Amino acid sequence: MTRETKGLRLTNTLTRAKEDFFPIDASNVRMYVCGPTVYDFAHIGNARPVIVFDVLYRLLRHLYGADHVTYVRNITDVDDKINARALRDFGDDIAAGKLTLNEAIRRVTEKTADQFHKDVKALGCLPPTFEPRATEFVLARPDGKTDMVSLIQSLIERGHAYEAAGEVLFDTASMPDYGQLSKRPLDEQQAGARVAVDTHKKNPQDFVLWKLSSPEEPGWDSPWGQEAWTAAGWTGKPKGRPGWHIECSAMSAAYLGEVFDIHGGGLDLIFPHHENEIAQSRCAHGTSVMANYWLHNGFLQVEGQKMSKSLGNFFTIHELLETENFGGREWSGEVLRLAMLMTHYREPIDFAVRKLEEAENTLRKWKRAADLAEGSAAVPDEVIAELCDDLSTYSAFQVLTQLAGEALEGDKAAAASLRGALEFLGFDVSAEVDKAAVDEAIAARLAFIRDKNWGEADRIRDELLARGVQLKDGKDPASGERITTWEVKR
Ligand SMILES: Nc1ncnc2c1ncn2[C@@H]1O[C@H](COP(=O)(O)OP(=O)(O)OP(=O)(O)O)[C@@H](O)[C@H]1O
Ligand SMILES: [Zn+2]
Repeated sequence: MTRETKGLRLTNTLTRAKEDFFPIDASNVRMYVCGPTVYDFAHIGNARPVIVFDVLYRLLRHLYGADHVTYVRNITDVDDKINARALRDFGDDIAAGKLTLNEAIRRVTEKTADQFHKDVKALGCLPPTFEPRATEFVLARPDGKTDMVSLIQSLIERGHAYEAAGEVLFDTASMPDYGQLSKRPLDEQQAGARVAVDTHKKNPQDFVLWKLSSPEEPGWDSPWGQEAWTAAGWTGKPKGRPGWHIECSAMSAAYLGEVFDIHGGGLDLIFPHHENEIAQSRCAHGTSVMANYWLHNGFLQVEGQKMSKSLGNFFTIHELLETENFGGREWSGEVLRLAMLMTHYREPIDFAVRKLEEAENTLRKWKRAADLAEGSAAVPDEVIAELCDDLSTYSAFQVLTQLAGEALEGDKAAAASLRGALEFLGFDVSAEVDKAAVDEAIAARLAFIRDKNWGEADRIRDELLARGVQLKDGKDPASGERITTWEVKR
């Protein structure tokens, strides 16, 4: 086997070291990133892994060729939090027999997934190659792709899982190097097992692969738990649903094979989620690794604390882009993207309005400089070199700032390189519209119209048109007041 490096170095959580990246197969570099649980709008903390791994995806495509990288990011659409949300939002309809719980769940997950797609598009992220949904990988599939029930079956057959009280549990004692990723000593794992020490577990750190559903809960035909089902007084065949971790083991194997290159997610996923994914995948397939490189992004924090749904200290991506809830104004997706990437992905970010303002000013300057280009050049090697050093986005941005300086002094080649770099990094160089400035101009124009100063009003309209912004005048149907909307025309 030839081990060819393209200069990419990544910090690997498995070894806690920065390592040269060698793909298993340079003609198909494979990466899996844990995606959102779709019961609520994504907050800007959730946006961080999406943006960070989008940069890595773009870099891998640059190094190995766009057709030689497979990026899988799943959607978790089976979870008890989703069930709870469906009951909260559609409880009356379910009680009235208008919707089944499963239909209500589908409404919740589809609406949330649609919003997530809109959000990440606004953040300048490329869609992953595959975006599988967990519910489609529970039972054996006609196309033979790996599914959760078959994986659990293999784990039982290989002596790594056992059935108890209607559940199937992973037997952590059956894996001598369980805990290899998080490197938590065993006694700490036990103390950290927040779940009340369930008597049916052989060891407190054993985790659920499959659990019984009640007849009302969402569930699939279950190969396990008949006894517990009948004991609960329910008739017929048992129904069950997967635990959280098994879905990623199934979907990664389905698209990337038993061993693949990169697995990513936020720091909070190291334990227990990724540890347990590794245990399941390695023990089911009999392999010594699941993925060779494990990458974890640091937290986006508010006043020193992780932004999280449970703490309630969060702003959704949607809120930031479409409302004035954060800092009293709307922000563009690419300003958020840049603000996020100004900090190295492994470091914490303390999120504040000031960060967004700084990003906005920088982006404005870069774009003004890039506008001087007569075309677009390839992304400069210096930018790639910085990104190859464990995704040093901040250093890459210093190269962009230097190019911008040169471009503003009349260097056309620098302007073209800058434009190429911005395009590569996912910033939209073609449509620079400062929303706040447009709104201000429209308000000024309406004031001129009220004063019947048609000349000034037309001047503003033409000026905006020259910047690619076309105004449309109309009347508000309710109040009859004059309103102006706008769109970008190029
Ligand atoms: N504050 C944060 N900063 C960076 N990444 C985060 C942050 N919060 C969540 N993530 C990452 O976002 C992804 C999706 O997270 P997930 O759907 O598990 O919900 P969550 O937002 O972490 O839940 P909660 O906020 O209640 O802790 C994961 O990769 C996770 O590591
Ligand atoms: Zn996962």
